[in-house]
Amino acid sequence: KEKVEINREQRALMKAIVDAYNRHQIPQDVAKKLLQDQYSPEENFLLLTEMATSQVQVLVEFTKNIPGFLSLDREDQIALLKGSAVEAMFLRSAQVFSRKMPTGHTDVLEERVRKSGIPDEFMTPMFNFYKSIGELHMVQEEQAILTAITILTPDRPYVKDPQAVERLQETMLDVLRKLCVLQHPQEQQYFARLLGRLTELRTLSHYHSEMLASWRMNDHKFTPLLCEIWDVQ
Ligand SMILES: O=C1N(Cc2ccc(-c3nnn[nH]3)cc2)c2ccc(Br)cc2C12CCN(S(=O)(=O)c1cccs1)CC2
Repeated sequence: KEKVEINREQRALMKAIVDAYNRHQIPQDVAKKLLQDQYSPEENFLLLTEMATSQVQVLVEFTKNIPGFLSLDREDQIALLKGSAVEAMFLRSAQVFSRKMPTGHTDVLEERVRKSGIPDEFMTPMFNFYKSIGELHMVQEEQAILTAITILTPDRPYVKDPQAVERLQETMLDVLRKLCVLQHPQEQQYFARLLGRLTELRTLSHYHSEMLASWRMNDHKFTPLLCEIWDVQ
């Protein structure tokens, strides 16, 4: 069995990513609002929109702190952010959601999401995803690096230099692979299972664009930032 060890450079890379991941969080007042009293579906939707807007802001800050990201071509930086925004938001939402929240909080939040005008045929895969993320019991390093890997996906639309993105992503994948072996020595295929979640994320992202189309129909309002990053209106 090869001796797996994370070298000094990889440890520094991991620390930078985890610090960025933890430093940028949704302001708790936004998430707390969801826990307050009963709202109508429209009010719930507005709260989720407010939270999604805040999540995008957090995502942009996190991304800027991924080592190497800012040395990519400027237009490719935008293409990566736009191409991964939904997936990164769902991944982070699932990670936050599956974290130990004070008793009852998750159920209340789950209830709010269920009563927010999201059609059931999208709600099911969404909740299956967050349950499947929860079952993985990822440590925070794995969560942060997996999010960085999602953002550094070379085959997003309009990326001009995918090789440059691939080089960065490969560095992350190597660290994540070692981390999985060290953190989950019993589970041979843990790393493969993590990457399998990224495939599930792409499916969710397709559902999301269909939802957007239906929401636009019954004129749900989004914030300028979400319109910009989700290409709506
Ligand atoms: O809102 C969600 N939630 C609840 C949620 C998310 C994050 C935090 C949080 N707290 N602190 N940091 N993050 C709390 C509750 C959640 C949970 C699991 C999955 Br999978 C996904 C979601 C969405 C993501 C956004 N969509 S959305 O379709 O893009 C949409 C936008 C506008 C209106 S609907 C809805 C589902």
